[in-house]
Amino acid sequence: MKGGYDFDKYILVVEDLYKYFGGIRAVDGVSLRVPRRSIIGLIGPNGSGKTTLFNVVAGLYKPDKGRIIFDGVDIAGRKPHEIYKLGLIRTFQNPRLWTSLTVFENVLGAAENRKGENIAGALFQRLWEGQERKLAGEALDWIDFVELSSVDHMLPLNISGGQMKLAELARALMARAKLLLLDEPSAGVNPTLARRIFEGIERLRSEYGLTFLIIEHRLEILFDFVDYVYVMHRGKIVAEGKPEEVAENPVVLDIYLGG
Ligand SMILES: Nc1ncnc2c1ncn2[C@@H]1O[C@H](COP(=O)(O)OP(=O)(O)OP(=O)(O)O)[C@@H](O)[C@H]1O
Repeated sequence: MKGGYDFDKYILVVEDLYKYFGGIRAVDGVSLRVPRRSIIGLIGPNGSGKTTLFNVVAGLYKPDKGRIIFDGVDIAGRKPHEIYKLGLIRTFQNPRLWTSLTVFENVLGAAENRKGENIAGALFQRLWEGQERKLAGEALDWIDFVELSSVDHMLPLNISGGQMKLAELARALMARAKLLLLDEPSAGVNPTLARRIFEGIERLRSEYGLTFLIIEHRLEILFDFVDYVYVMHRGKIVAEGKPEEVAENPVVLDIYLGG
């Protein structure tokens, strides 16, 4: 135990975190804990600070104040690629893929960011040799996991928005994510595919021991899959609990319905 927290139990501990933009208190003293192998929801109305919190945790913004302990390491203020290599990976509302590479190449390329892998330069020339062959097999396995095998040869522009999200997820898996911060995984996706995405998340937790912190506006889907929910409003955590508790919390109902 360090600083009173059990880091065997919690993969992420955020403590008293602040991020202001001039007078806007985007993140205003947030504390939360993410247990290993859990699926945690982060909800709140538009502009409540959820994306900013993700950006600070993933290193895209430096916090003004506060601690962010990932896997026992204080990562507050570290560079995004360092945090990524440690296994804390965020996805975006609009997936960020290399547009000139196929789905397969996008997923394979994520191995380059892994600690200890040295495939730069040789990536595509020596693909079918030794280590590269192993990595290619691994990439195909993750593509199969997210059910994109039929489009693995296609460019991102020629697949659907939902498939792009799945490709981005496969990239994170290829990069050996331990904790995934998912920003609206079901936005713009039909309800059937949205549920399939969440079922995939559930399998990644149960079969691979991964942990998820998920921003999602579609609460009717999110609440079926999460263990625990944090609610943000005006930069602060204003409620937390099991989904059924949060759904009945008067503070939450007031924020969503009463404005
Ligand atoms: N780079 C920035 N510069 C200035 N203000 C910002 C910046 N990023 C976010 N904000 C402001 O911080 C506040 C929180 O925004 P944020 O995007 O984090 O909310 P959110 O909960 O993710 O909203 P949404 O659900 O709509 O994505 C908003 O008032 C927003 O305008």
